[in-house]
Amino acid sequence: MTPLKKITIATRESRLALWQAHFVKAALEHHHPSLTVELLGMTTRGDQILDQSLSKIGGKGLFVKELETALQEGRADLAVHSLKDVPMVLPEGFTLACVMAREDARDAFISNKYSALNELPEGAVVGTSSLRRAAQLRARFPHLSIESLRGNLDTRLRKLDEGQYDAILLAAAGVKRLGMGERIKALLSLDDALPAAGQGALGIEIANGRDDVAALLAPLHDADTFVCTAAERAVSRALGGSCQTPLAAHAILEHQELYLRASLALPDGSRVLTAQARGERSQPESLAQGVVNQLYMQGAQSILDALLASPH
Ligand SMILES: NCc1[nH]cc(CCC(=O)O)c1CC(=O)O
Repeated sequence: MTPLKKITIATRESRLALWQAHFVKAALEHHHPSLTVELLGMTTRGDQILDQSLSKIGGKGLFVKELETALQEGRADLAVHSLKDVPMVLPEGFTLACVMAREDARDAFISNKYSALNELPEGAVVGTSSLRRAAQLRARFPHLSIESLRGNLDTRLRKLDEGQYDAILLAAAGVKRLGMGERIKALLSLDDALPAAGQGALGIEIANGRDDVAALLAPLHDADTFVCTAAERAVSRALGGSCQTPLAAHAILEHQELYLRASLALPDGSRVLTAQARGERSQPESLAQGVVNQLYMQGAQSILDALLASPH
């Protein structure tokens, strides 16, 4: 295998995606000083369609398909994604070759008027893009009015600043990466908002068989983040998780033991199931299966059936 001299990163063109691609470029150049790394910016269907909720227009795959085509056609060697946006089952021919160390996995509370969720008065309007955040919030803070909020990070913050919302919720990781961490008024506790599977981590996808690229990515891989997100993604996979499923899964390592929590809810917050378990770090999948079994024992199937019956 001749070592590569130049590689190309496929990336979406939102400010966050470009930041993440440049971050990977810098890490690759740091570990491989003689390597040339180029970026190939692409617009995906998910970036183009902004007036409909993501869950309606087809979900996570929308943000990655164009990048995968570039990998397949050899126009790029790797694609950088927010792991949260990567489908639980990759299409045939692609592999998640590397998961980088996770940023803060929590959701952030952002407001120009209030400093925490529990300060919001009756009827306050909270914007969020995710069914998961909406469901958990409706269950815990029924007096708030949870409304949909889409667009990239800058658009969402602009909508807040224009006064359309009293507060918005965003993944802390994205806000911090874009250097806007000072806009975060509070981080939501894991009890108020358990994060989505993979939230805060970057995943790097390659085409199968590109062992030359995988070898270059090895020093960027973080084994701890990988086992945690493997457990989270296994929960989501087992429950058929997509962005149409208000599903949260979050794992941490405590003394080299995995601690996994998950929650599945109805979008209106009228039912929220939660489960948790601890287990060996070498067995993220079986730990996830145990948590999924607990959710099924609490009636997960009826929630999944209800979600299928009423597309939102
Ligand atoms: N769904 C969009 C998305 N994908 C990744 C992030 C943030 C960064 C991350 O979680 O790694 C966001 C924005 C958000 O949810 O607020």
